[in-house]
Amino acid sequence: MDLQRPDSYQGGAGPHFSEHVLHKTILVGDSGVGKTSLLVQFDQGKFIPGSFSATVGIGFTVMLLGDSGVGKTCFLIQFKDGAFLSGTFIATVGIDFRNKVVTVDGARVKLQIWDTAGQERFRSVTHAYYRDAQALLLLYDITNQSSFDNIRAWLTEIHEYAQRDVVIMLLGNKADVSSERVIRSEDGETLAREYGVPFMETSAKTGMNVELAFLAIAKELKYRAGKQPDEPSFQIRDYVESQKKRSSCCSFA
Ligand SMILES: Nc1nc2c(ncn2[C@@H]2O[C@H](COP(=O)(O)OP(=O)(O)OP(=O)(O)O)[C@@H](O)[C@H]2O)c(=O)[nH]1
Repeated sequence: MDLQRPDSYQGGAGPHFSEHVLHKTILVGDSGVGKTSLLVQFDQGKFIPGSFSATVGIGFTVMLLGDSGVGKTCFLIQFKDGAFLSGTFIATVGIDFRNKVVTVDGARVKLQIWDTAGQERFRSVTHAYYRDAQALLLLYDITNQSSFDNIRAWLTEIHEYAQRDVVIMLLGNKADVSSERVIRSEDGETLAREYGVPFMETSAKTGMNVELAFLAIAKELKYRAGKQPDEPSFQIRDYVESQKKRSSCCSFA
């Protein structure tokens, strides 16, 4: 069943957050026995009457990575709720989860999206999750040079901890802030080409290319999961190139 509410997990606060407290529990049983209601009762301490929609069969895990402050949480909220979180920046603690169902070529696909803390002190926590992710969205901030310079280090970590065939996409976020841009779009493109990954500039504020990033990932994962012999091959980089919107000097005030 699909909960409309996020099933979130915030690790214990502060630098003493320990890997030892991470547990996974899987609820199994026939459809309708009450798995989702049990989870809601545990999470929120109440029973919500009415029916949740049946959980979709096909699901993938997508992880958001990148330096602290590049906009990972805002990117996820924009995708999930269509809203932008402005104002005071509150750094993510540990890891947080959200679910969203998207429709890909007529099929419902559930994405479980893990928003990770970019701060160095949570690195050992997030490492524990890499191997379960099927796709990674790696973000930098086009107004922040070091967030771009650190992308190579992030890719090294990914190489070390993630599945070998994980789908990776590089995203240059905050494309709406053209006056403070320090990373040219071409630099992002060149880096992405070097690593053979698709690339887009995005804005969690305006929503530019946010949905496209997740949809492209969902399409690629669905294609890999259920490739039919007569199905035309899907190339995520070509798809992204054909669909992406480019930021221009004057489109975002
Ligand atoms: N203008 C603009 N600001 C953004 C955008 N995305 C995020 N921000 C701002 O950047 C700051 C950091 O955003 P977050 O989403 O919290 O960053 P994060 O990557 O999740 O940070 P950590 O949780 O520490 O890893 C916030 O003040 C946001 O309002 C964007 O696309 N455009």
